[in-house]
Amino acid sequence: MDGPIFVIEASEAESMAKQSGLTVLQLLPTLVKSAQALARTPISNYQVGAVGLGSSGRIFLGGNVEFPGLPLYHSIHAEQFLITNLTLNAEPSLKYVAVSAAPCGHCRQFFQEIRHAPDIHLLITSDSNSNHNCKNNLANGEQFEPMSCLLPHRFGPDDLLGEDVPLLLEPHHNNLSFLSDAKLPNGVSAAFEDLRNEALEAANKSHAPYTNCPSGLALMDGEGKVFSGSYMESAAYNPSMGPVQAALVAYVMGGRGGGYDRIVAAALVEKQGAQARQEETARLLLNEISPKCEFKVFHCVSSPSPSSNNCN
Ligand SMILES: O=c1ccn([C@H]2C[C@H](O)[C@@H](CO)O2)c(=O)[nH]1
Ligand SMILES: [Zn+2]
Repeated sequence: MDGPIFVIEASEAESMAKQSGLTVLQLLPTLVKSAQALARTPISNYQVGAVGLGSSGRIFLGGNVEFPGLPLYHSIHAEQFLITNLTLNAEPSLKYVAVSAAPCGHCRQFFQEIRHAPDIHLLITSDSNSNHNCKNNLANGEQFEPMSCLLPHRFGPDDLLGEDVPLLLEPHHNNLSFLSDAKLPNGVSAAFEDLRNEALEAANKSHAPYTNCPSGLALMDGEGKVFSGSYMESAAYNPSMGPVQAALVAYVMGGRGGGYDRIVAAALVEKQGAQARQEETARLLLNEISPKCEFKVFHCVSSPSPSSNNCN
């Protein structure tokens, strides 16, 4: 296989564990260094690696990503990278996480968007000497602790949403379409047709239950390869993950280590006049990392349906 590995199939995880005389759970902390090696940290040179085990048995890896020349809030934390990796691969749930350093407050909060987040178990590999009260001694000897210990008395989706609203990792169908379904606006090249459709698809999977302003972004590299990502909101608003960041996770995972200057075009789809609008912050980030990238914004509307809400 070429390029770094971000997803390990369940059968592969089983055989890797067997070969090392470990359980799949014990394998997770042994992969943290590989996850750290995926980080792109030109500012801090501090590499964080996060490794997650989903209910499918697949293992997912993520590292932190930093963007010089921009405000720090554009950064992607390793844990957010990991969660984005899960969403891009349609993993239904996250059970265990091994991470190189203690997850920051924002990451603990971002994990809350996953149903049953308090039951996700974490192991901090730099933490072997610490003595937490609520570590569970698992049968296999590894020590994972539940998220409810890392973030007691949480603020989360339950505070704002009904139980029937889909959470992160659950299927989302936002019912968005373009205003005039047919043609691209005048002056927009045909290459953007595919790109805006990919961005619409990503917007339809976006997790934006707090503003009802979903969005999606698709990037294209010089070879015509497309990478898309969906905006993901947090109940606490600030640790939300922008659509460019999500698409950049897809690019880092599929782009074989390529620089961002290989990104030649980007399409953002969001609602016109949205209360949570991505256009300007997306432009800022793209302009800095790939100044020649052609960036276009396409507006969409919620198709009228009894359940659709209006944020226009
Ligand atoms: O929970 C955390 C805390 C920090 N970092 C990253 C962000 C930044 O790139 C670097 C220094 O804070 O470590 C993470 O990935 N996860
Ligand atoms: Zn963090």
